[in-house]
Amino acid sequence: MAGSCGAGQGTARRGQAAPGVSSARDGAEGQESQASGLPEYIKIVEVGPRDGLQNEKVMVPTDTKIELINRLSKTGLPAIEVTSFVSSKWVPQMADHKEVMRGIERHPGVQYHVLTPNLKGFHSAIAAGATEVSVFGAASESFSKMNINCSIEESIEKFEEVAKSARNMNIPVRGYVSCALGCPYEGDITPTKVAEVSKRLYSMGCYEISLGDTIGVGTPGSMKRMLEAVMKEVPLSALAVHCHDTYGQALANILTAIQMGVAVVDSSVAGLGGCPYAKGATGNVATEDVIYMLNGLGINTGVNLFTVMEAGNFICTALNKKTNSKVAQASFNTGAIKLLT
Ligand SMILES: CC(C)(COP(=O)([O-])OP(=O)([O-])OC[C@H]1O[C@@H](n2cnc3c(N)ncnc32)[C@H](O)[C@@H]1OP(=O)([O-])[O-])[C@@H](O)C(=O)NCCC(=O)NCCSC(=O)C[C@@](C)(O)CC(=O)[O-]
Repeated sequence: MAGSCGAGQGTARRGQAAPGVSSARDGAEGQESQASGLPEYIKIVEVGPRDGLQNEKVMVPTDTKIELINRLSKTGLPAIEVTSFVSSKWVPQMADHKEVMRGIERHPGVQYHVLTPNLKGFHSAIAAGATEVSVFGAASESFSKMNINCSIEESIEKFEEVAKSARNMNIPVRGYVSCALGCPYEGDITPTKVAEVSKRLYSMGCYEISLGDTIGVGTPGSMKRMLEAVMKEVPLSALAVHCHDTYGQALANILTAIQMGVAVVDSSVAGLGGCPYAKGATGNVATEDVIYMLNGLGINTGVNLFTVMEAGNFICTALNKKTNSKVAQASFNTGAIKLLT
């Protein structure tokens, strides 16, 4: 249920047996978290099939998207964002949302998320078989207007309609707050504004609030200040971070967030990504790099790094592009991949 599946959901899998965790030298399986005070389990929300692909200029064949999701489903990832039910005039790459949703194999224990900006998107998503949705707001008026063609206040009204319908259908709703560390149109965004929008999403029943550094300008300092403000309004257990790596700060920002107790991290296989309405923003932090860092910290994710790298290799080959994952680059280039298997 939107409201009741609540704050604990992000931590519900904490401590579970890790399906397919690699026997990597840094593997986290069976280890205590090495750095005291850090969460023992981090839930990774894989956003590659949606955030990673939405900005691709060339249409990615639907079968390729489905194959990517099916591969990711076998890695131990607990949540995969598969597509968005938005206007195909605004984001043509996601126009095949129904086919993707209907074509994927659902694996037990994996949550499949989709973006829905309004009731129209919500109803289409449910008709196509979605069992969990995400609304996506912003802490910047200009970005809200550019991204979903309405003010923050108007967006909240639309999200409330989605949350109400979702509640009646026992569909969990996740909420995004974009521009949490800066806006491509307005520059600095105050932590207070991020906290205010986060609180409204949480109050309407979003079980988790994902704080997006949409253009990757944040630093550990701004992440800390923003989280301190948001944590006054939303329980820590209901917070996630969603970092883009434009300025190379994503891993440092994620480490800061988990040191503060955040236990849910969004990332994208091969570091694919970018928002069509945030010019210049590069990809999300790579899932492979996040897992490598968390393995090194002795934190359990339940995800097999090697199989994520294989999925990354699959999609990069299909898109004819180089992976943005430093771990994948190093492993494939140097043959060090053997150390990870
Ligand atoms: C929200 C709208 C639809 C408003 O767009 P609008 O033009 O204001 O909508 P409208 O209500 O005036 O309707 C206009 C037309 O759109 C249709 N329409 C209306 N709603 C839908 C829908 N849900 N699905 C499909 N079609 C829809 C509607 O039926 C109508 O069709 P027409 O009569 O002209 O044929 C539009 O602005 C839009 O689709 N925006 C999507 C933008 C987007 O997907 N951005 C990327 C995701 S956000 C992101 O990447 C950030 C994030 C989440 O990753 C976190 C981070 O990094 O910060």
